[in-house]
Amino acid sequence: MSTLLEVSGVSVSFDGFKAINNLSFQIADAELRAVIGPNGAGKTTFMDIATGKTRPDEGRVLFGEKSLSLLRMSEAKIAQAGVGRKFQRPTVFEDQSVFDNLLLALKKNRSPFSVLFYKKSEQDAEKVRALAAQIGLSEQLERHSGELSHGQKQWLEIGMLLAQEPRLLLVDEPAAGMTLAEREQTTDILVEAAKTRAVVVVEHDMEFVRRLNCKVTVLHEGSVLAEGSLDHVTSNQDVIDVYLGR
Ligand SMILES: Nc1ncnc2c1ncn2[C@@H]1O[C@H](COP(=O)(O)OP(=O)(O)OP(=O)(O)O)[C@@H](O)[C@H]1O
Repeated sequence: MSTLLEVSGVSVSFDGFKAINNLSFQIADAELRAVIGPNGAGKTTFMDIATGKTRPDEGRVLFGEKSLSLLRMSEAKIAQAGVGRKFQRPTVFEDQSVFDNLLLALKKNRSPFSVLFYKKSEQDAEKVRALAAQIGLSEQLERHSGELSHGQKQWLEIGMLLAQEPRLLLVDEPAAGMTLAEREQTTDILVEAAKTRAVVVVEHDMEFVRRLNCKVTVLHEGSVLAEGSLDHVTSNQDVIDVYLGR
């Protein structure tokens, strides 16, 4: 597997406080990675940096085989280059059907003319059905998105992001507020999605992380404290001390 995202020596301070401190780690192509760490460890700030929302004071963030510097790109350009982000709260168009939400999200030419003369093709409808199957919403395609359960809305939003065909998908606490059955289905969706792209999941729920069954990066005070399997990192004394607040 080749490297898709390379973060090296990244630091960022807010009012003199180093939220990210010489952070370095890599994500490979088609990899599922969990990022954990106590409150304030820098998980959200890392995602803000990778998506161009926050600019670090130093370091490099390189993406893809051409090693594009994400630090020189706008948020829109980074999204176009293939970095998608799922925030904690779902933001689907509640008045639109599941089908239309997915259709609107499909990656396509967004010039004013193409939008004006857009006609739904059978090919697009097929893509929407394939996405719906991927997120377990095939039976819900005609429903208004506002009628979906919290878990179903989260899956729909994941489907809308997948419709953009990102190479790297960043997902913030996908299991929050979900039932056990919904969490299990979310695991399946993320594991499947990570077969064809990199998926980075920030999550507090350790049971959920265990089910992802992937490499884990533990952040603490803006740096990597430990990395490896969940069993490996949770038996690390530094990690134990940090989680127990010692
Ligand atoms: N815009 C900002 N201005 C000032 N301080 C900030 C800003 N963004 C983050 N911080 C601080 O940087 C540190 C890292 O925050 P961050 O949100 O990245 O942590 P986190 O690991 O995502 O935490 P949580 O698990 O609680 O979401 C925290 O101490 C936070 O208060």
